Amino acid sequence: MTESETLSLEAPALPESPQDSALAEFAAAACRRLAGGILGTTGSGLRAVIEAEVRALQAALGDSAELHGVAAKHPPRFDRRGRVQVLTNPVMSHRNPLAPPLVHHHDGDESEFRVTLPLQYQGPRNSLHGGYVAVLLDDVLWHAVRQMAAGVSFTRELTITYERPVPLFEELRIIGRVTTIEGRKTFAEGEIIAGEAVCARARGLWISPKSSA
Ligand SMILES: CCCCCCCCCC(=O)SCCNC(=O)CCNC(=O)[C@H](O)C(C)(C)COP(=O)(O)OP(=O)(O)OC[C@H]1O[C@@H](n2cnc3c(N)ncnc32)[C@H](O)[C@@H]1OP(=O)(O)O
Repeated sequence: MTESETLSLEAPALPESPQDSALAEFAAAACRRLAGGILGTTGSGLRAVIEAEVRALQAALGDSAELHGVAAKHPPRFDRRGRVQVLTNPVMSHRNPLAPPLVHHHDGDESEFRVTLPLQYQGPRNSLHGGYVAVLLDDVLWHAVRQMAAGVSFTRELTITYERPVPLFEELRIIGRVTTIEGRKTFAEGEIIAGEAVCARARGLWISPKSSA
């Protein structure tokens, strides 16, 4: 995958400094903490969470020294016309508060995310929402496909089997691998593992449009 394939094409045309990029990721991290705190605290605890994040953001805005030495993990790229392009992906982007902080790596034909998910991803009590189970598996399988197949492919079919609840608050391994490539079609499968337990499985088909194959 090249980063430009996951960049927004609608990004703002204004220039952006490395400090702006670091500030954006700092603000995204504050938004994530706020989301968890707003859901997980009440009363004076809630007020304390909000106050702490507002103070941190004000400090970072007022004095870039607060961010001194902090490099953005996903700084924007610039297209040939000099326009800023921002990585927007709601699973991978450090700048998107919807995306949880995860570690991603490829090994051979496998792609893997490691992540611990907080309260804002909850469906059943203490468990991951089933729709987000599918989101994570879709994305990790897409990355496996991107490594192995020519061109950029899009999810055509995705089947999820929910074997047991996916826990929040503990590290998950989310794994995708390619099983078969037939021309423009790539079949892949994967799973979400907590501890030693497979909680959900996925299999699906990714197709590269004729123009990109
Ligand atoms: C820049 C990208 C950044 C991505 C970031 C990560 C994203 C994570 C992954 C995603 O979520 S992608 C977003 C969700 N997916 C989409 O929005 C895709 C919407 N669907 C499409 O755009 C088109 O359906 C698609 C490009 C996938 C395929 O269109 P085509 O017109 O090229 O497919 P076509 O109908 O010609 O089928 C191609 C071949 O597959 C076969 N086929 C289709 N469905 C099948 C099926 N279910 N099983 C087996 N074969 C199948 C079909 O018969 C045909 O076989 P032949 O080549 O032999 O004629």
